[in-house]
Amino acid sequence: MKMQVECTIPKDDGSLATFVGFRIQHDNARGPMKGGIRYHPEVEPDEVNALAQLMTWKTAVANIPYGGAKGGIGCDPSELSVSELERLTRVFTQKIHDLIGVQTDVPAPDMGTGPQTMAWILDEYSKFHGHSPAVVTGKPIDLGGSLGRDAATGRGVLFATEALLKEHGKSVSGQRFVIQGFGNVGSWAAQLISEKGGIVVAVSDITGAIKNNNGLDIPSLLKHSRENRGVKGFHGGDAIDPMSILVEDCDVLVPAALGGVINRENANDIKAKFIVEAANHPTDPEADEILKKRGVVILPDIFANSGGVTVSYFEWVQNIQGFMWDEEKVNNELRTYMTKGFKDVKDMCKTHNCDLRMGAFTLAVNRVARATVLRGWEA
Ligand SMILES: NC(=O)C1=CN([C@@H]2O[C@H](COP(=O)(O)OP(=O)(O)OC[C@H]3O[C@@H](n4cnc5c(N)ncnc54)[C@H](O)[C@@H]3O)[C@@H](O)[C@H]2O)C=CC1
Ligand SMILES: O=C(O)CCC(=O)C(=O)O
Repeated sequence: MKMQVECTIPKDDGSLATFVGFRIQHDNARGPMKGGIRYHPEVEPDEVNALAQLMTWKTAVANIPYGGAKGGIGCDPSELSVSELERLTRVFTQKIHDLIGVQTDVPAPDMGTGPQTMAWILDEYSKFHGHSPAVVTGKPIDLGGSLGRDAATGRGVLFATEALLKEHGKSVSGQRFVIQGFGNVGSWAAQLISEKGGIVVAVSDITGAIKNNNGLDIPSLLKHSRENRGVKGFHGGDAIDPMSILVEDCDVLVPAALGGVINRENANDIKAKFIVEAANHPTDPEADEILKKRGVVILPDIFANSGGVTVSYFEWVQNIQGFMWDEEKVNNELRTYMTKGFKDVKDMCKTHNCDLRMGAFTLAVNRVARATVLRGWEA
């Protein structure tokens, strides 16, 4: 099911503005559809559709009982006031409320959205269907959100990286990291990686890029970024060209912003030995081939960033149980799921003598296919 809706809202100056929003559902053989809602100027139906498909494979790799969906609104959230964002989110929810639901399709945050967006969706949805905390995940804790969800995608990236490096006889400690994107995923990944002794030598976001060969002081960078709405102007490193961030010298490259950033233009110049795909679809197929030939090991998005949706699942379970887990339990369960996920992907790679991306997709497609056949849906 693909829904495209026009959302017209009054701006703060009294003028009217119309934005186009989407919710695209891909598959529900394994359970309710699940996936984030993105607010970004480049949101368009083909990309949302591709991201919805990725969610189907991601939830299958994570082995959580969901299918895949994705949504978004073509807008620049940095140019809208909080009250304009609230009006836009409420109008969007009014238009899609019959499509989403606790047992049908459960949205969550993605780029440009966060707990406050989920709170508005929950409130608007509940006007039509009664109080329904489990209709969205990534909510504020006071509205039934899970402890640990905010950090979950970044923490999952850490657990995934630890599993990958262990396989290669290494640990996070002492490895040099470059991270593109310093939003929810990138900033949590940077923080947790540096707490484990990883040396984060360069970071970028939409405002700029910053580098320090001795390692950036991540707590200070976080403070600076919060106070200045970006990494630009941070004095604990040198400003570099944001376009060069992906080809900076490092052991592990972590793209944690947009899709398609690793492509044939830069794939030959990438210095990292490992790429951990924290963003969705950061590597295009041509670059994937080039990097494979060059021996660069890529941990694919559908496993590497699955920590977010896994803790979203824990949040949904807690809402349905009406019982709140402590943060230690959430983080321990997440580690268990990520460790098992890595083992399942590696087993598939061994069976089919293939790389990690092919192993992850084979695992996912097999799981979805089995559910489809068992339900009697095969053509
Ligand atoms: N939030 C979540 O739980 C999950 C997010 N993801 C993916 O992770 C990626 C990042 O998402 P979030 O951190 O949630 O978004 P966010 O909106 O919190 O942060 C996005 C970051 O990317 C930066 N950015 C945007 N355009 C950029 C550019 N051209 N160059 C460099 N940096 C740029 C922004 O400045 C910001 O730092 C996306 O691909 C998203 O789909 C994947 C799984 C779960
Ligand atoms: O937490 C979720 O339900 C989905 C997060 C998401 O959109 C993603 O993993 O790309």
